[in-house]
Amino acid sequence: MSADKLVVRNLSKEFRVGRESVLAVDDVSFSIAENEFVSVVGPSGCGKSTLLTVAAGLGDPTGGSILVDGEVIRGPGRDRGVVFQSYSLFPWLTVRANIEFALRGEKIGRVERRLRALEQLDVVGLGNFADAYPSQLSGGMRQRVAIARALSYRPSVLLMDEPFGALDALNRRTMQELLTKVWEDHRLTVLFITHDIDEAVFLSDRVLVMSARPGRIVQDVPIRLERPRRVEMQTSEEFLELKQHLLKSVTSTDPALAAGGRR
Ligand SMILES: Nc1ncnc2c1ncn2[C@@H]1O[C@H](COP(=O)(O)OP(=O)(O)OP(=O)(O)O)[C@@H](O)[C@H]1O
Repeated sequence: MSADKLVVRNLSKEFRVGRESVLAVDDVSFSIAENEFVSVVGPSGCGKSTLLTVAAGLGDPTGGSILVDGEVIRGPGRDRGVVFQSYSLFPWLTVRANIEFALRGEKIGRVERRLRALEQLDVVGLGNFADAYPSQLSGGMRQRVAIARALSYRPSVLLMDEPFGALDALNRRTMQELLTKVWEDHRLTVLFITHDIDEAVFLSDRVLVMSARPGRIVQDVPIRLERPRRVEMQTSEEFLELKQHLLKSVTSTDPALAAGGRR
């Protein structure tokens, strides 16, 4: 078993809203081994994004800590690439320039920045779109650029928060296939947040289930489907069993869903 790359240790996060306080994440602990792909699923509002935001260094924990390579994180850093649901590309820059811009803090020259941008665009299948502007691309293509940008500074951990949440079903499936291929080729350590249980099973080595708020980890389910993963696997008995198990687990943790109510 390889070493732990990312360790979440007794993490809690409380928000103050006026006089009220909202406990979003409550004493969450887990580890992700190097090169492991771990997804977190759970009912809406259970604290998944909060967890990722703290891991990205964009919010301080109220209690506990997150470590990458044994170092407590204290803010955003280039050891972590982050991809959110919204692509956040600069519309006035070309695809290549968007990535080069992200690399401006690296101690590398212009030529190296350009080469890295082109290399990562190739990885996500957009080698021919380097000079296009974001407005000329589909949602799926923009999200590919966001992934290429996150990979361009060679982070040791990739943090993804519902990255395909805004895409239609077809684009979403294409992106899942692309991501699994990129992961299988490059073996990254990934923390992936999603609502979509099929997506979590298809992509992951492990799926963590969070309870309804305050979010706690209630299950840690290994996904032992063979790799490389193929779309056809989604109809296999093993896949469907895992999906059923996770669905049940998420539903039972959410009082509104368990009661058959709509949110
Ligand atoms: N900045 C904030 N200020 C106050 N409350 C917040 C803030 N961010 C999140 N919350 C609250 O913390 C809880 C967890 O939110 P979070 O966005 O992490 O959940 P989530 O599981 O990602 O939800 P979803 O699946 O719907 O995206 C929610 O009750 C939310 O309203």
